[in-house]
Amino acid sequence: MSEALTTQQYISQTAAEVEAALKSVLPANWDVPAQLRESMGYSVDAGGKRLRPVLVLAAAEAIQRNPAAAKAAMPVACAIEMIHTYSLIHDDLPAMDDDDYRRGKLTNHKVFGEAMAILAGDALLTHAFYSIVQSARVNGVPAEIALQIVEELSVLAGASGMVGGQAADMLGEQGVTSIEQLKYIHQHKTSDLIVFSLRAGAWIGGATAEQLERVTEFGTALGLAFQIQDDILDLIGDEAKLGKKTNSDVEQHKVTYPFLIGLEESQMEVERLTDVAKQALNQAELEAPARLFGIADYLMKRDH
Ligand SMILES: CC(C)=CCC/C(C)=C/COP(=O)(O)OP(=O)(O)O
Ligand SMILES: C=C(C)CCOP(=O)(O)OP(=O)(O)O
Repeated sequence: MSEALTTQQYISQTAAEVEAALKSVLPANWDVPAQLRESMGYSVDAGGKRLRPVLVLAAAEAIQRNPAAAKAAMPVACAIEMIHTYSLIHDDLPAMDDDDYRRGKLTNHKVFGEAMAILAGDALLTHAFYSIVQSARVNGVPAEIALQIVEELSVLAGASGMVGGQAADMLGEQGVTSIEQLKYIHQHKTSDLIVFSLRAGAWIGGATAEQLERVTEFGTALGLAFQIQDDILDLIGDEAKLGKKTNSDVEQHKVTYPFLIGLEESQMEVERLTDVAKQALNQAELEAPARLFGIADYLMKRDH
């Protein structure tokens, strides 16, 4: 991909490639109950920044040890977008955040009902693992690496990863949460999928153990900054740009970084964590890290 593209152009172009790939991963004529297929497609096709799949592909390209890495990584990029989309569908349910809008559209359960929204999430989660297997069967990812990626996704998206973070978030709504507890929630509910995306891309790209370590540190700090920025945007963001309602954290009595340390301190924390992330990325000594540095800066300044 041309280096002349700005970060924003790179993200839009890569997101469009991911969207095209998702169309074949989730075929329109799939022989499954029509309502279920429609409900899955409704949320997957609704857009979003496609940050996680873009990170898979950018990390795969940054290593520069496997020229076919980005193509080989596409099914994994689709998998993480399916996992992320399932998590948003379930997060919006009345039993969780009870939100009406997501990605600029009515939430899944508002259109298809709660039962179909739960099942669409379940099906996307399950299909993500199928897609990773296809990266080995069809796209040439070595089986040992696909196995490693399945293992990491099981951990980082599961009880000790994203689901655990979401559970702690739900429980935290009921009591005062310290900054340490909040960090735990953010790291698991948000950073873990970001860490997964970067590590999966790096594995396929042929990263060394040392590079994988540093990339993990990059993702951990970047993910925490990303979630704090999400909390900031919930307070001061524009609903039209965000495609979801603002002030929902306050309405749900959620303990957030702005709630605990104030808005300005939170903004400074996003900048500090972005610096920490970039230092780790520097230490990774990747062959072509420019895209990842660009994405880190872009995310720090994002307004949606
Ligand atoms: C297992 C599940 C359901 C995981 C959900 C994980 C997650 C990151 C939800 C969105 O967080 P948020 O509520 O802070 O973000 P938003 O403002 O987009 O709703
Ligand atoms: C982890 C968080 C903050 C939930 C929203 O994630 P994104 O902001 O990446 O949502 P989309 O762009 O994919 O809709």
